Amino acid sequence: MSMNTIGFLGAGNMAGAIIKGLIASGFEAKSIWVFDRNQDKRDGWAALGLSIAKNADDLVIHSDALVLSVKPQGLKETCESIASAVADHKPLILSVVAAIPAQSIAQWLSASLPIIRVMPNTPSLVQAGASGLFANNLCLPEHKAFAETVFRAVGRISWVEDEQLIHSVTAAAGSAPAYFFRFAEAMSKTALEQGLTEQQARTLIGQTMLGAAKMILETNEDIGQMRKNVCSPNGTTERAIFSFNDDQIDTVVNNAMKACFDRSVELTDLLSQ
Ligand SMILES: NC(=O)C1=CN([C@@H]2O[C@H](COP(=O)(O)OP(=O)(O)OC[C@H]3O[C@@H](n4cnc5c(N)ncnc54)[C@H](O)[C@@H]3O)[C@@H](O)[C@H]2O)C=CC1
Ligand SMILES: O=C(O)[C@@H]1CCC=N1
Repeated sequence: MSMNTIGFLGAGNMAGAIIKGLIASGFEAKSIWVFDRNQDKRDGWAALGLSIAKNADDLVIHSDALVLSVKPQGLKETCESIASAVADHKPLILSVVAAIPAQSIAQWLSASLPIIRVMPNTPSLVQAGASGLFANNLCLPEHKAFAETVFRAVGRISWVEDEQLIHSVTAAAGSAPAYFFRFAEAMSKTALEQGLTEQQARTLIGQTMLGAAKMILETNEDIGQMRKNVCSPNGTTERAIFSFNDDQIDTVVNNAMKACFDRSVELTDLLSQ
């Protein structure tokens, strides 16, 4: 099995982040194929040197691995439209689509195929993505190795053995950049009120998030201990943390992650038939 080309069916925000991350990490643009039904998007990708398929079937024919990257609501129709090209060409199927089980994809493609579900996130754009992966039982080690090559090129990966855990990956990583952007938006607003300029706030807050993230990933220190190390007794940080605790930060975060998880389960129930 040789894996030389990768195709993206639907090249919007998420596929775009992966594609740009892959190019930045040295993947040859011409080996990346895309088909998006939006002409402007196709033109934009062509300008970056990617190979543009004439239509979805043409994409399948040119792809050793095919990434399904349309919205969950459109996946059934999309899969059914490419079923015969997939049956003929048999690309490795990688799906980044939230909530849709591998079994539904196989059924809509009318085929028993190796399918890898991936829940990536948009920091893949800057090669700092986090992707959870699940392989169905038809995947061989070389299929998993190929998926690892792609998603390691744009960040860190973690395999899950139980497909249900993709819901948890969605709550902890796929959707999670938005939580941190939301937190940064709130911090920036206050920093401006406290006299910093927008650019100063962006630099200081962004770098602080990056620094805290690097400490989590690159040291073995307990996260709670790292938080305590910032808090001088009766100092400034302690007051901020007391304020978060008084405002029930654990409940706020728990509610948000549960809402995310529950919506993922709900979408599965609504869309997987
Ligand atoms: N945006 C994110 O942060 C993440 C998104 N995902 C998943 O990625 C998938 C795509 O999401 P986004 O990129 O955010 O959406 P998007 O709307 O930005 O991109 C979807 C693209 O698919 C194209 N498209 C739709 N139907 C098509 C068809 N039949 N043939 C060709 N192109 C078609 C659209 O024109 C659009 O450009 C979703 O299933 C989502 O659950 C997963 C993880 C993170
Ligand atoms: O919001 C969504 O449904 C998609 C899936 C994970 C991130 N974005």
